[in-house]
Amino acid sequence: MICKIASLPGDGIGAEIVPEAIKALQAVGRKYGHEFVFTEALIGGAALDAVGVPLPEETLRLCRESDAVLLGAIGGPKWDNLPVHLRPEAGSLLPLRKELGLYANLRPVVLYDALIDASTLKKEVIQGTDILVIRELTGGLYFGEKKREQTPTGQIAVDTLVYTTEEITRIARLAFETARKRKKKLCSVDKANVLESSRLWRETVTELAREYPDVELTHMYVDNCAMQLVRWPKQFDVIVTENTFGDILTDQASMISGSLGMLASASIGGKVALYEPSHGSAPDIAGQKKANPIATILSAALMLRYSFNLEKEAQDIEKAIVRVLDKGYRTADIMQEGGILVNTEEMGDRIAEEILEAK
Ligand SMILES: NC(=O)c1ccc[n+]([C@@H]2O[C@H](COP(=O)([O-])OP(=O)(O)OC[C@H]3O[C@@H](n4cnc5c(N)ncnc54)[C@H](O)[C@@H]3O)[C@@H](O)[C@H]2O)c1
Ligand SMILES: CC(C)[C@H](C(=O)O)[C@@H](O)C(=O)O
Ligand SMILES: [Mg+2]
Repeated sequence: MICKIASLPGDGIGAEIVPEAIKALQAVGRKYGHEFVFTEALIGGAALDAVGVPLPEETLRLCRESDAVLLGAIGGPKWDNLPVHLRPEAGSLLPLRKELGLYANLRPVVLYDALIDASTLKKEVIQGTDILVIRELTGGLYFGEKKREQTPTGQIAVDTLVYTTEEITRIARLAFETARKRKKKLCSVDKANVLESSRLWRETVTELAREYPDVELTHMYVDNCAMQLVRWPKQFDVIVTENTFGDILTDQASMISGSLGMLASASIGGKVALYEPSHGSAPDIAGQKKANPIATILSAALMLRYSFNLEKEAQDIEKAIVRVLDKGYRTADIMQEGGILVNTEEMGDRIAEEILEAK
């Protein structure tokens, strides 16, 4: 099988973690005879510095013409004060998701047994956690009308939270279908006690539930969900929520898995899907080889599963990660007593070796 992959390292630790995911994919390729062809392109601050725009036309074309996209991270303090259309976040990542039609962002929150003591949370609370958060990705506050105006007393800034019935139905259907293949439990998270968009969200999800009588649907307000995630995460199977809530809840939930550096993501819904860790460019550790590449390597496994239908190969990567963690190898963010501290590259090497060695 020949797979064309656009590789977009981006900014900060992006350039350190993407090569490690490529290593894992190459190991899978060698083992099973697949040919993964990587073409690198510029995005984010790196693109802005090199060619003056955060999302070059050439990058977008490459993504559209590829079978899948592997992204590191974008952004950093260097570009924070630029006009919004030039900033890496609003100027590259959001338009890329929108252009590719990636309305669903899947973020698995899984605790590996080996990391139970690496987490700052209580063992008995987090043990066995396996949640899939499905975040709506191309609507809500991120894409609604924005405005800034001068008034006699200061400025006024406006963000608009918009959702249509179609957008909600589309993401909710995916969530019901996904829940059906798991434990058949779906929790829809909103703020329907305050927000009109959330009232439409709740009504629409409730209406759609009639088509899925085998899936147990619950609704939860987002503030309660934030609390329940750390109180008793095992109550959740699939969570579906809007864009901003999903962004915040998943960074929080990542701590159940030990670190933000463990949280993978797949953005799907269009012809070409995008795979990226849930974290950012981590300017505080960039260039120090401290970044945990596992979130990105797990995202590569999701690519094999969702874009190439290579389930066995995806599981090979996931099992290799389990074995490396079981052997005690740790990057600094998941370090614990008795662990063997490794840098980004060494972690990637250990995982690639395990992929090749395992039967
Ligand atoms: N998808 C993306 O590209 C993406 C996602 C989130 C944030 N960002 C951008 O990244 C920049 C930095 O944002 P931030 O600092 O708020 O969030 P961040 O996710 O970059 O970092 C938050 C904290 O987590 C740590 N961390 C993150 N990834 C890690 C990893 N793989 N290994 C070990 N530690 C890790 C960082 O060191 C930091 O202490 C901002 O410009 C932001 O907009 C980009
Ligand atoms: C960088 C930012 C625009 C992005 C988001 O909010 O979607 C990030 O936080 C993420 O979680 O992928
Ligand atoms: Mg985020």
